[in-house]
Amino acid sequence: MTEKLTDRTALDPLLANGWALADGRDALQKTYTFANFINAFGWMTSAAIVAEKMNHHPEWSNVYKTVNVTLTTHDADGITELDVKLAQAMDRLAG
Ligand SMILES: C[C@H](O)[C@H](O)[C@H]1CNC2=NC(N)=NC(=O)C2=N1
Repeated sequence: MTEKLTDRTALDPLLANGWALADGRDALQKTYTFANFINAFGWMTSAAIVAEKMNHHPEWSNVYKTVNVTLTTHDADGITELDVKLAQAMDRLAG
């Protein structure tokens, strides 16, 4: 089973790129804003394919052109390398 991240410096590049630590739980959060709804949903579709391939799924909500994302590993009850990897992939897809 993937273990909770011990070397938290691995989060630094993400924290410098719009991610933040959630309040009250060990999770990463980011709000993405796209040009319009279709771009937001298209990004969600691409990210969903990556998540499914990783078998690691986001907690996310979409309102019009905004997507709020929370990443944590439920099996580990905290942030693991899977969350870092998915966050990096999401940022790559967002351009
Ligand atoms: C059975 C299935 O493999 C597990 O529930 C996977 C699915 N996707 C997951 N996604 C996330 N974010 N955390 C998990 O612990 C997790 N576990």
